[in-house]
Amino acid sequence: MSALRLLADIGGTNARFALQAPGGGFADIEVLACRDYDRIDDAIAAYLARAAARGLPTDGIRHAAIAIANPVEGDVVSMTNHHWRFSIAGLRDACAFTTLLVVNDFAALAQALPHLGTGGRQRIGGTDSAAVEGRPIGLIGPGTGLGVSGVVPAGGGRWIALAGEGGHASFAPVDRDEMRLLDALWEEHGHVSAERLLSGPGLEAIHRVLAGERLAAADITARALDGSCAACRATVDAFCAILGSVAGNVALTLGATGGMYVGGGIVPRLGPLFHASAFRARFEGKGRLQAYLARIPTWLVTEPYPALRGVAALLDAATP
Ligand SMILES: Nc1ncnc2c1ncn2[C@@H]1O[C@H](COP(=O)(O)OP(=O)(O)OP(=O)(O)O)[C@@H](O)[C@H]1O
Repeated sequence: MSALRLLADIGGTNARFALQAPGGGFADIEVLACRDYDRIDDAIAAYLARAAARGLPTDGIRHAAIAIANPVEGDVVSMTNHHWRFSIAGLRDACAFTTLLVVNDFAALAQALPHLGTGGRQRIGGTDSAAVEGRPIGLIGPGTGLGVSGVVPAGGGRWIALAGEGGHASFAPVDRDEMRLLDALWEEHGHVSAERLLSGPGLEAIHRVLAGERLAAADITARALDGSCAACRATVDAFCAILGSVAGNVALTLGATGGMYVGGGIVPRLGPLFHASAFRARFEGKGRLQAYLARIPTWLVTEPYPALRGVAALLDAATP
């Protein structure tokens, strides 16, 4: 029987795995590409086999927790941005776990936020001291999709994470260029959610509309960063500005005076372009509520595996 616990954070592109001794640090973090596996069971088995080959005692793991990028309601989990679909009870039995916790990835990430020290985040605007203790904290994160969540205080130092699907709320343009974006995406999708712009595919869609060119998200960012493509820079600037507006909407909706975090895999890859962007100005740019938002600090999550920390905390609470 292994004392280790299996933790996973599964997005539409990457599946991050770790093993953890109860109350201890993470061992053997590994990132697998979801597309390399037909089923989630296969990815888990591959990770555990590799960990065992590295000498970790993976036989008889009893407790596991998975954060995953889709709504988790009931027993059947069907990923929005990838084809994996599974029954939680079926997976638990197939892997012979006693406990298998499956939660929304952004709810798991949100759970980690109140515990992120200054080493796990970088401030983008406002002041740290303006964050009001014991008030809701918001979260937005573009990756394969757009995660939106937050935590609300539950008393006694406990926090309740929100498992919403705010990335699918409708996109609202704020100027004529963004009207053009909306117009073009309407043609493609009918309903245009914020995620249609604030995600890897969203970055590519913005570039397609603004520059009339099909380019992969990573190439757009690389060319914007090295200064070789003005249109790529304009795409990244538009992306960051829209992210600021949508983050401001989330902060207003939650009353997130405890602060607002930006997570997900894309923004850390934008480096100095994000810091130089209109993100913060657009976060605050809400007319009569400008002064309210100006007081709310915005932070970029820099801790490398925050959702694993959150899911470990949830597993602590769920297991004896
Ligand atoms: N350098 C880059 N610049 C911008 N976008 C990038 C870059 N590299 C990868 N991406 C995009 O980032 C997305 C993957 O994001 P992330 O690393 O957060 O994965 P994920 O956790 O699987 O996503 P999610 O949890 O949202 O489903 C892909 O859409 C990819 O196109």
